[in-house]
Formats: sequence, C-alpha cells, structure tokens
Amino acid sequence: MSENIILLEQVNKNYQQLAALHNIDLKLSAGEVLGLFGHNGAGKTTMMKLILGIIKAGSGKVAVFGVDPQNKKAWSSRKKIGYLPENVSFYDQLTGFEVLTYFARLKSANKKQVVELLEKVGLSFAENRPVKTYSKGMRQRLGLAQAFLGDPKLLLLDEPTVGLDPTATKEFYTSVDQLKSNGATIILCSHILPGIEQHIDRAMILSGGESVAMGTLPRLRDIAQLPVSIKTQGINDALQHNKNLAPFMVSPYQLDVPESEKIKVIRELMTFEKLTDLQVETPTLAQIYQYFLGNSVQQEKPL
Ligand SMILES: Nc1ncnc2c1ncn2[C@@H]1O[C@H](COP(=O)(O)OP(=O)(O)OP(=O)(O)O)[C@@H](O)[C@H]1O
Repeated sequence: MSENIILLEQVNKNYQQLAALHNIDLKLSAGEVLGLFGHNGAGKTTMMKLILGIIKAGSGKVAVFGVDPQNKKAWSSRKKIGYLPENVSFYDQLTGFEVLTYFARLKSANKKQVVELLEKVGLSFAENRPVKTYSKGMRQRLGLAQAFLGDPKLLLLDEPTVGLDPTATKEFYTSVDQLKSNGATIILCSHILPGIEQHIDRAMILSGGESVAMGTLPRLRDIAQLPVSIKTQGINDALQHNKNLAPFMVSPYQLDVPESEKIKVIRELMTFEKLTDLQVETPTLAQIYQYFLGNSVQQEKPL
C-alpha cells in the first residue's frame, strides 16, 4: 500500500464558539489530486492551514509526510510543500525577480529555477518591474511561480485560477498535470468549477465544516443519481412513440437517463435510421456540487 502524504483522522477545529471543521477524514497518496470545494466559510482554508501546521487541530490526527505538522520534525518536510494562499500578497517594492529569489532562498531552491519559473508563468517580460506595477493576474502568476519553487511534493493551491486569463488557466492546469505525473500530491481549492474536472482524481465537498461528499466524480455521480442527458437530432417526433424511450423524454429532443440505462437507451436510439446526431452529457462537477449543497447559503455552525 502506498504511503499517505496526507492523513487526517477525525479532525476537529473550533474557533471560539464555531466548529470550523468537524470529524474530517482524508488520505492522499503520492500523485493524487484532490479538488476541495465548498461555499464561503465551509472550512477549506482552515483545512489547508492545518495541513501546513499554521494552526493546530482541536482533536484528531493530522500527519503530513508521516509527521504531525505541528511537530519540530516537520521542518525538513516543509521545503517539499508549495502553498498558494487565497489572497496572494508580496513585497510591493521588490521586482518579480527579487520576490521569487527571496522565496527561493527561503526554500533552499535552486536560483536557476527563478528564471525558469518566471518564463513558465509568462512573467519574464516584467521580471525587473516592481510588483506594485503588476496587474491582478500577474500577481497571481507570481504566486503560482512561488508555489512551484523547489520541486514540491505537496502543493496546496487556494483559488489558483482567480484572475488568470483563459490561456494562463490552461497553462496552469498543464503544470498541475506535469507535477502530478512527477508524483506530486495536490489539493486544489476553487470556486471556479468548469475546467477543473479532468485534472482531479477525487473531490471533497465541505459544508459548515463537515465533509458532505468525498470520492471520484463517477462515484459521486453514482451516489447523487444525477441523470445523463442525451440529445438527439433527426428523430424528434419518433421518440414519444417508442415505449422504451418515452419515459425518459424531457423535451422532444432530450432524454434524461439514469447512468445504468445509458447504453441500453443509446442502443435503442441507434436503431432509428433518421438519427443524424447524438450528444451525451454526463453531469458536470457544478451539478454534483449543487446536488450535495443545494442552492442554500450555508450557515456557520455554532458548537
Ligand atoms: N481565525 C479565525 N477566528 C475565528 N473564526 C475563523 C477564523 N478563521 C476562520 N474562521 C471561521 O471559520 C469558518 C471557516 O473558514 P475558512 O476560511 O476555512 O472557510 P473557506 O471555506 O476557506 O471560505 P472561503 O471560500 O470564503 O475562503 C468561517 O466561518 C470563518 O469565519
């Protein structure tokens, strides 16, 4: 069995009268990418801070690279961790190059990497400009470069794509895939759900400090029993006259089908000679998220 890079067992964290995290369990191994989702105040940042050792759990077990992050022994493994906080801020008077050089020294990372990473995140052209002249997206790119320093084996990224344009977002996910294939474990925390699905292995959805869903997206689709939408072209009138298909019709050209019936329905549709096109849409991460959290604004949970 592979070693757990992160292990949380029955973890609780309270802030005064507020239960910010309640009985959280999580095991992540090398090369695994977890999407961590939840409304504002659900406990995502609190969980990251516990993993980083910035705050201490009230109860339960926290182990990162096999060590309690609160323990002095965790110092050596900290260099293997990259962290992008939600609202990234830097020393505004320093240039991008100076900021990254400073962090490279803190992390004992190779200085050569500073130039490479500035290039990678598309900031070489502005490396000698003070950070105070950077746009929001440029600051975010610098934040990512900072998190990627030192070949991290664990990356905690809080809202990594906020402020990034579509090209930079795509490049960011390419980097995530590369780091994952090099064996890095990654937690991606985001409110921007489209585009993230194909880059995560599992998702955890937090609500009011509790884990309300945890698993691969197919597994969560299964639990939620969200239907697969099949859209047809060319046979619209005929659908309602077919006794096997009519029960699934939601419009003359759309069938909403349980995952378990999908192949049977597609086979049936393929028998229609007039069928010109077929589109199969599996439930998106946003739909899964809605299912588990509903549309309600989550309330803070007092103890
Ligand atoms: N230092 C603190 N003292 C008191 N309460 C806190 C503290 N830090 C966080 N909280 C509370 O704990 C809860 C969880 O906060 P947290 O920052 O972990 O949420 P989040 O899921 O990251 O939210 P967001 O999506 O808005 O960033 C919130 O109700 C927040 O107000």
